[in-house]
Amino acid sequence: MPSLVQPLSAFDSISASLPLIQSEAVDLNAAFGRILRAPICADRPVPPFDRAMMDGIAIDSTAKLKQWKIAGIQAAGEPAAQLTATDQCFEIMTGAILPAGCDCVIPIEAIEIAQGQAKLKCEETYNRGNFIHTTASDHQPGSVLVDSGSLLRAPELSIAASCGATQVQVSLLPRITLITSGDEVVPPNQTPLDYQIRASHPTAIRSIIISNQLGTLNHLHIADDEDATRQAITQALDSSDAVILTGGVSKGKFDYIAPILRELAGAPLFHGVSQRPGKPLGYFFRDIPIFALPGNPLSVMACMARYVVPALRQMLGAPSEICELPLAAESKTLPHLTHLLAAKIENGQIHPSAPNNSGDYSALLACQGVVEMHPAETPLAAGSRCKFYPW
Ligand SMILES: Nc1nc2c(c(=O)[nH]1)N[C@H]1C(S)=C(S)[C@@H](COP(=O)(O)OP(=O)(O)OC[C@H]3O[C@@H](n4cnc5c(N)ncnc54)[C@H](O)[C@@H]3O)O[C@H]1N2
Ligand code: MOO
Repeated sequence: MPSLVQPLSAFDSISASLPLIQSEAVDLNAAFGRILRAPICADRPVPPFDRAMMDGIAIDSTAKLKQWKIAGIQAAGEPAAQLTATDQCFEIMTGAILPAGCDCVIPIEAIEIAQGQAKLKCEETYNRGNFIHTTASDHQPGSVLVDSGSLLRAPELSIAASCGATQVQVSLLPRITLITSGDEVVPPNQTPLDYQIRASHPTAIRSIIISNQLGTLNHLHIADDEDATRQAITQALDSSDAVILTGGVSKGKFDYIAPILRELAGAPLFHGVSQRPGKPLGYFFRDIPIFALPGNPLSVMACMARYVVPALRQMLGAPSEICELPLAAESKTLPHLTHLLAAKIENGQIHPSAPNNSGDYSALLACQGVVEMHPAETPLAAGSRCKFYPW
């Protein structure tokens, strides 16, 4: 393994190599959680007509009257009526278009209606424009309402629906191939022998990918075997938009992954990062990004949060979710390595969860990502601001 690179320059190398994934049109109802790639623009003025904001009466305010004869009803969903005399009014419903000749809505609570007349209660006043949501007062036609790069959730999708955007252009979901490795690893539904363990990485990685809608995941497990490794990687490179491998990247005699990646994809952009956990992390690129994660469970989670999730977000054109928050309590640092600790966010503060070692996955419980602490000789004081990378 060549000399270690700093986490920041490791991510910079990844970032500089990444292609932007193509986009596709999808139905509005299938677009939740996807990343918008063409802006959604107002197809009409917003609001499209002078809209009554209250149930009440619509009047012409210029005559300054206190009583009006009810000329009819202006219901929502009906074309605009026409006021023909200033001493007349229309009963109007919220959402209705303002009748022509009217310039003010008085809410029902401010009037008394009897014998075909609406009368202003004595303490009430009104002004021109009251309770009218004026045409185009929010947006002109053609203005961008939802920017490209937005994550589509309820607010964005409801705006799209209101603009008649029944199809939206979104980033394709990258086809991600996960290759896990190790002769000691058996599927969770199998009873392990004394020297075996159950696989946890596929479940962890699938959860991260699916919960963030970062792609579709195809998983295969390979034995510590050179030919099987070569075959699996060759196949993955031909059929994926990104490849994630776990295990087999340190210095063991059966750690075939890095040499075979080198053979198939050329020299890594880096192999070895000045961090714990996740020191043996490797990154290769052959048309698509290839992440070789160290096999320890905490390394997998830390590298997913710190590198893979931000990289996949970048490929999707999605907004970053990395944030900077204060530490809730004093926290241990490492003198020479960046410390990536699983952590929870509570009340806007980072609560790191210190593991016994990078195989101690119980330390991950309820954590939402990792906090990055730069190398230091002394602990970081409570309140120190650190970057938090969610998974
Ligand atoms: N001589 C050295 N040895 C090691 C070094 C080193 O620098 N010099 N680095 C250590 C560090 S740090 C790490 S991290 C590990 C990473 O090694 P590998 O990427 O080769 O990972 P493996 O040895 O294959 O596995 C590590 C650990 O994780 C378990 N594992 C693997 N796959 C799964 C899975 N799918 N689900 C759950 N657990 C899994 C595996 O059984 C091992 O216990 O290397 C150190 N060694
Ligand atoms: O860096 Mo390893 O990832 O300590 O466990």
